[in-house]
Amino acid sequence: MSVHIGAKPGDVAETVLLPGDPLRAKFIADNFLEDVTQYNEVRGMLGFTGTYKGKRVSVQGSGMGVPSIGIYANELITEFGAKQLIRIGSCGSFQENVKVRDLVLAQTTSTDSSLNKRRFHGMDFAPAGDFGLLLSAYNKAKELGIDPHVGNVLTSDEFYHDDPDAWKLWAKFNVLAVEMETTALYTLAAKYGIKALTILTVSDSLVTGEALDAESRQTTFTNMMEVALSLA
Ligand SMILES: O=P(O)(O)O[C@H]1O[C@H](CO)[C@@H](O)[C@H]1O
Ligand SMILES: O=c1cc[nH]c(=O)[nH]1
Repeated sequence: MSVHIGAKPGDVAETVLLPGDPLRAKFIADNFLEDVTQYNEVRGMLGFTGTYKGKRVSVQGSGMGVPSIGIYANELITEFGAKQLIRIGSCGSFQENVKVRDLVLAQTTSTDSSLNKRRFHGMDFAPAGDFGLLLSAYNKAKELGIDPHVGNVLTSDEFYHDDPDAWKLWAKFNVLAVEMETTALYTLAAKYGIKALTILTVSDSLVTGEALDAESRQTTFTNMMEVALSLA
């Protein structure tokens, strides 16, 4: 058991899906996995391992924001031998053509988080998703009849900004959407030499003001779940 994950060695699969919401993890375990065991409930951050089409896969809530996913990614990699971390999250669209419920594959990230500025002594690191996972996710989405958006997403430290127009600068530079974890995930994947990809479903549009309710964010992003599970 690590500090935040109450599992034994071998309880966690090499491929781990990481939704921010632990109840989205439970939804996936209940609806997509077979032979499921729950290996974690420390801090209510539920973690499950089961099989999907015969392949072993885990689903672990990551919590919200860079510090939280940093804790789970570090422990999954260094204490439980995770080799592929696939974040499955919600996001807010910055672009008119990126609509609510669309799929976004995060090729790379921008950020307003200061963590990497500190880590790289004021210099810029460019966090990128694994190309093989990105290509497989893209092809799987196409097979399901989905046309995913692929590009740059913003990892932000803030959900509620003081300046309601702050997002427009990123939008002007073709950043597709905002979420709160991927910069940390891709940076840790690079540090430890493992593979990572973030797949997002648009839950909000900063362009139109649309927003899905909490229940929809928890249980209805099944296309994203299916694409992510196909990567196991
Ligand atoms: O739906 P999840 O995976 O939590 O992702 C997004 O939703 C949360 C904010 O509501 C942040 O964690 C953000 O990144
Ligand atoms: O607007 C949004 C929606 C989901 N996640 C975010 O971080 N922002």
